[in-house]
Amino acid sequence: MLYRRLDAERETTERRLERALRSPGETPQESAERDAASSLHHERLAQLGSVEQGLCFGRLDFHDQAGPAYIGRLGLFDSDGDYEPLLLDWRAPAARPFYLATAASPEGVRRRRHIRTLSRKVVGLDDEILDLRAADGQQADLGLAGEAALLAALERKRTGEMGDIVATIQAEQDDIIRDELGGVVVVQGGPGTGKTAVALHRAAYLLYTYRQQLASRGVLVVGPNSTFLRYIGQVLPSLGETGVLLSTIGQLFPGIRARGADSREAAEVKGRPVMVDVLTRAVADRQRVPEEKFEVAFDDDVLVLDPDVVERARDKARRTRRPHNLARRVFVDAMLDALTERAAVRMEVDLFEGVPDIPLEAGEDPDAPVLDAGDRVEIRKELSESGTVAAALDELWPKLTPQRLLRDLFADAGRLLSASDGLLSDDDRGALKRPARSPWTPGDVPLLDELAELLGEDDAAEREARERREREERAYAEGVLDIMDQDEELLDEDQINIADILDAELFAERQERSSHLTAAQRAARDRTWTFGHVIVDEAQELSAMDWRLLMRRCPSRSMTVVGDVAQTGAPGGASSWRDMLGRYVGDRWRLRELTVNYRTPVEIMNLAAEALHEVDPRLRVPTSVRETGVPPWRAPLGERPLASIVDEEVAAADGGTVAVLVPASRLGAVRSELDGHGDAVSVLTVAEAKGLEFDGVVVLAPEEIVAESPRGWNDLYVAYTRATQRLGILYSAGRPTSTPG
Ligand SMILES: Nc1ncnc2c1ncn2[C@@H]1O[C@H](COP(=O)(O)OP(=O)(O)OP(=O)(O)O)[C@@H](O)[C@H]1O
Repeated sequence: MLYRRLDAERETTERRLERALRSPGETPQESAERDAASSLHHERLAQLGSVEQGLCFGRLDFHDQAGPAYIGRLGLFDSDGDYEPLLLDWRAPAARPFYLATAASPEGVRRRRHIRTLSRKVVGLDDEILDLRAADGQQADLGLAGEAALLAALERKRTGEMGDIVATIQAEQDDIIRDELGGVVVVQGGPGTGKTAVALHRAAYLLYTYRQQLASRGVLVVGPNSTFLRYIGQVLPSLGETGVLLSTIGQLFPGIRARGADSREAAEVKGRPVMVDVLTRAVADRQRVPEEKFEVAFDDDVLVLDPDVVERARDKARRTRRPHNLARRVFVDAMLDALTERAAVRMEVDLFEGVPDIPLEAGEDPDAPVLDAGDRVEIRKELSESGTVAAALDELWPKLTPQRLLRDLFADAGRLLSASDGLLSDDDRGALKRPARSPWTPGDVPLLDELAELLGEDDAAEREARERREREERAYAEGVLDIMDQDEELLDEDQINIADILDAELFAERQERSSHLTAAQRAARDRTWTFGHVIVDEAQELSAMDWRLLMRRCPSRSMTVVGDVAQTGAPGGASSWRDMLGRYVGDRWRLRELTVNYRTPVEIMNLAAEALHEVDPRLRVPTSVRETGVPPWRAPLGERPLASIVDEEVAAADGGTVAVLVPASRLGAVRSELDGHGDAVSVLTVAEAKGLEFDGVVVLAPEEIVAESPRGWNDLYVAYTRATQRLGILYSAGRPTSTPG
C-alpha cells in the first residue's frame, strides 16, 4: 500500500514538474515562477527516488491507539480524505518511541516491529513485546532496541560505502541526533560507537526540523580526507537531503587544491595558534619604511621623500586598523599628498630658475605659493596615474593576495625569520621553509584563510554591484510570492501555503539556486560563506588553526563536534576537548558520550584495549555488542608471501572488504606488492584509514606504526579497531606489548 502511495505521489509530482516546465516563461516573472515551481518538484522527486529501498522499516502498536503507526524514510499521507499519516518520517517527533521505547519505559508502545524488505518484498520481521511482564530476558544489558534487527545490520558485509542506520538507531544515539540546534555539542565516543553515523543522521534531522533556518545557509560536514568523504558520501542522499556540503579542511579555500603533503613537523608548526602572530607580523613586514631617502621618478624628474614621511603615512594607514589591502588606500593617499607637495615645490623652483627677481607689488606675500589648489589637484592626478609612482608605492605597501604572501614567506629565510623571531625556533622555521613553487598542503589552507582576513580584499565596487543585484532580485521575488500565493495548483499538497515556508529572502536565494547552484555549491565557492550548522567528524585531528577557520564559517556557533581524543594521530590534533574548544567557546559546549561499539567484536577489542592502555591507562574501550568467536591471528612478517595471506583474507571475507594497514614508510612497497588485487583490497596508512571500516584487516609491522610518530599508540589503536570481523597482525622485529600471544 505504501509503495502504491509512493508511486502515485511520484506520478503527481512528475506531472506537476512537466506542467511547470511547459509553462511559457515569457516574462521574467513567469520564468521565475516556473523555476521556483520546478525546483520544488525536482527536490521532491529526488526525495521520493531515494527512499525506494527500505521505504518502511518499522511498525509500532500502542496500548491505547486503534491502528498501528508505520515508520519509514519519509512521510506519506493519505491523499484523499483527511490527510491521515500513512507513514511517519523517522525524524518526526511521533516516530521517537520507535527508538526510545524499552520494556522498562515502554512509552505506551505494546509492540515494536522491525520490518526488513528487499526491493518491494517483506523478507523478515522482528517483534519485541514491550510489556513489563513479557520483558524478562528481552533486554540485553546494553539496553539495545530491536536487538535482532541491529545484530543483523551489524553482521552485514561492508561494501566500502557507509549506509544509513535509520532502522536501528539506538536510544543513546537518538538522543544526540535530536539534540537542539543551538550551541556546540561534542560527541565523544570510542571507535565504532556510531559517531559518524550519528553526525550524518543529525544533519538530516536538523535539516528536516529546522528547514527554514538551515536550507538557505546549508550545513557543512567536515571530514578528515577525501577517501572518508567518498565513504560517507552516499549516506545523506539516501536520507533524502540536499543543502549539505561535504568537505575536508583542505578544500575550504576556494581556488586552492591542496595536493602537497606536509612533514609531521611542518604540520604541527602550521597548526599552532602562534601562527596568527607570525602571519600578522609577516603582513606588517610588507608595509615597509625605507632606511634611506626614498626616490620616485616622475615626469623626467626625481622626487625625494624622507623616511619619516613614509613612516607617517604608514602609521596613519595602520591606525585605521583595517586589513592591509583596505588600509593601503589610506597609505597611498597620504603618500600622494606628500609627493604632490614635493612635486609642487620642485615645480616652483623650476619655474623661477633663471628668472630674474621681480619686485613684489604692494601687499604681496613673498611666501605665498605660486601654484594654486587647482594646479595641485592636477599634479596629484598625474602622480596617481603614473606607472613609476605606482610601482614605487607598491614596493612600500604592495597589494597582496594570501597566496603570494604565504609563498614568499615560506620561500624566503629572511622574511620567515623576521616574522617569527622569538615566536618559532630555528627547527620550526626549517620545517616551514620550502621552494616557492611547492604545491599547497592542507596545513596551508587555514593559514591562507587567516591571511585573507588580515589582508582583506578591496572589492568595494564589486560588492556594491552585487548588493544592487540582490536588492532587485528580492523585490522581484516578493512580487512572485504574491502571485504564487494565489495559485495553489503549483504547490505540493503538504505545503499548503508557500508563504508559510518561504520568506522573500529565502525565495530569492532559492530562485538563484534553482537557476544556477545549490546552497552547498554556492558555499563551496565563497570563502566568506557562513553555514547554518557545522558538523566536524574526526574532530580530534583538527589543529588550533583549523578550528579558527571553522569558527569563522560558523559565527552562530551552532556545531556538532564528533571525535575521540584517544584516536588523535595528527601532530596538531587535540588531546582534550576543553583545551581545544575552550579558546573559542569557553565552557559553552555540552559533552555527550557514546559507549557501545557496534563495529568491532569483543575478541578484537580485547587486543585494542592493550594499545589503548599504552595511550592512557585511564581510558576504557567501548563495550562491543558482538562476539564472533574468531580471535585475531598473528604471524611473522616475511614468512609467507603477503599476496597469499591477503588472498586468504579476501576469501574469508567472502565478498566483503579487506584492508592492509601499513606504516607510511612501507606504503609504496606494499602497494606494488599487492598490485593486481584490484578493488577487493585497500592498502592504506592508518591516517588514510581513519573513520573507515573493513570486514577483514591485516595490520603490517605494528611496531613500526608505533615508532613512526609520537602518537604511534593512538595510531595502532585506530588500526586495530577498523575491523568488523577479522584482524590479522604481521609483526617484524620485536613487537609492541599489544600484539597478541
Ligand atoms: N544503531 C546502529 N545500527 C546499525 N549500525 C550501526 C548503528 N550504530 C553504528 N552502526 C554501525 O557501526 C559502524 C561504526 O559506526 P561509525 O563509523 O559511525 O563509528 P565511529 O564512532 O565514527 O567510529 P570511528 O571512531 O572508528 O570513526 C558503522 O558500520 C555503522 O553503520
